[in-house]
Amino acid sequence: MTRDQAQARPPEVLLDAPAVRAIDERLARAGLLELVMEEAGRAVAQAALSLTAHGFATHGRVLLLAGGGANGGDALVAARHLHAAGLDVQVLAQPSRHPLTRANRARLRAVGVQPALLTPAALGRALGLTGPVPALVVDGLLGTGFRPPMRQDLAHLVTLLNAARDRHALTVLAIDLPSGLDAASAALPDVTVHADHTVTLGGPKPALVYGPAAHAAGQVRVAGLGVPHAWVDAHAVARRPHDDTVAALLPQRHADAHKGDAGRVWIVGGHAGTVGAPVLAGLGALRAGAGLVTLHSAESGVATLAVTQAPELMARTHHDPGAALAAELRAGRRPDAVALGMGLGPDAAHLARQALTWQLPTVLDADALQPDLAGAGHAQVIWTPHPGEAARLLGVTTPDIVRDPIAAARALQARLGGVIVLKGGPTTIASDDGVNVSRGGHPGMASAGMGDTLGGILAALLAQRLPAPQAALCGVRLHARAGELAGDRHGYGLSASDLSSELGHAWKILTDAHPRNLLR
Ligand SMILES: NC(=O)C1=CN([C@@H]2O[C@H](COP(=O)(O)OP(=O)(O)OC[C@H]3O[C@@H](n4cnc5c(N)ncnc54)[C@H](O)[C@@H]3O)[C@@H](O)[C@H]2O)[C@H](O)CC1
Repeated sequence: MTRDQAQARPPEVLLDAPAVRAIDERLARAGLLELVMEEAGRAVAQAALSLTAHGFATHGRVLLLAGGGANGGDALVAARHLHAAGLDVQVLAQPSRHPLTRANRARLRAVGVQPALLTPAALGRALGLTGPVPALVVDGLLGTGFRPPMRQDLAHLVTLLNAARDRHALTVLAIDLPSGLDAASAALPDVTVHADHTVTLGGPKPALVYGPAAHAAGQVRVAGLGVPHAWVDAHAVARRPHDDTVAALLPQRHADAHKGDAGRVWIVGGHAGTVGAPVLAGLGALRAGAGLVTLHSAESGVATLAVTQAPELMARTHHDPGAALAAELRAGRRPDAVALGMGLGPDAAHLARQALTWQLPTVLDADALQPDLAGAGHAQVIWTPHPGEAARLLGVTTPDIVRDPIAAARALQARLGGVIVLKGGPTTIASDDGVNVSRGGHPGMASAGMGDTLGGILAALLAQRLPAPQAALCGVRLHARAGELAGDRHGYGLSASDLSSELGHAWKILTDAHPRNLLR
């Protein structure tokens, strides 16, 4: 690890149910589990208080729903803190055999709050069917211990809650994750609590960052719980690096920089009808700092378009791109990185196989992403599938990929090696270093050409000597940050060109906000 990396904050981690169980066991062995539940309940109470302070729930009763497990225990602790803060709390609880949950029920009684049994009738009354509605409902029914499908009695309660939320515009705050979500899955089950806010404990669950499950969570805040980072990190299913980590990895350039040192990129792509793809990749590469970008294509329309769109791009048309590029290499004209596949069409598989023998840092995209390339890659290859391409590579369906992008990215990495950039909102990056999930982005980025631009950015960073895992982290975050800036400027619908033109600004914002060594 470099000094710059050492200065960065530890990344946020993503936790699934087995991870939470393993951490709990470690906490229990250390005699800390009870303290951590107290911390969790306090964090939930804090969030509830801040909601009331911000006017979401300005007055009235806070209704807390406690299930039988530790999630319910968190709700009971929260109820005690809210009662201590002077709020009017009402608690409906399921019976529990969990020792800490039972202990916290007793503590709640000891301070004068008597939980009532959670039944459909009690819930209906508490939700305002026959009286005033609560100002805030806290969902502590099910957390990471939930095993789908949901039992019928509980499903009935969740349906009642959702209906009341819709009818009375109730504010719902979920503990750890909305009840009914499977922590590891991006799927949104039919019966799930729909929350406006979620306080997630120890680290976000995959269900809270990937859609459509994440749509049920509302605004998510993370409560750290004071568990040692190393304990949490050891069990994490993925990391979500902060921007200071990314900024510390970005290449730096000195004032005497020369275009020949700034990275030479070849973009190999384009076919009749898709001549724009390599041009967009070229623009991305230029804006991400590549010194010299050359487009290579069998389709002459690529060069024509490049001249009008960006005269800074060099473009060459080859009758046989494979033979022409091999001749370039034999003549000693080696690029620092290659991006191949953007709009390339049927030649892509054969050219990709050839490019992999060059042992150059390489980005493979679109038509170049073929299952029979498994085993032909190397450590400096970045594969950039979207879910449909990932499904083709793994021989599964697109919904299989979308349901669990972390597992999909891992499986792709095991099969193909190098680095996988599984595109989406968010993008999932898998390498030998583990899995990272990107931050940020903008819904307007769901438009044609965004992936081509990303391919160009990644190639530019590889050409500037970033190892593939770091190039992937930086490139994906730069792309997302530029998308955010383009969203600020253009609003809803974004084009890849809008995004490219924000890349320099995105880079500057990331590095200005996180200066890494002022003495350098
Ligand atoms: N390290 C941490 O992050 C901590 C998290 N905490 C909280 O603990 C829960 C997980 O607690 P656990 O007891 O394992 O499970 P749950 O409370 O989520 O659920 C158990 C509860 O649910 C019932 N149940 C399970 N499946 C179903 C089903 N299909 N239908 C109906 N009911 C079901 C089961 O019978 C139990 O009663 C985590 O989310 C955090 O909130 C700790 O507080 C501190 C450390």
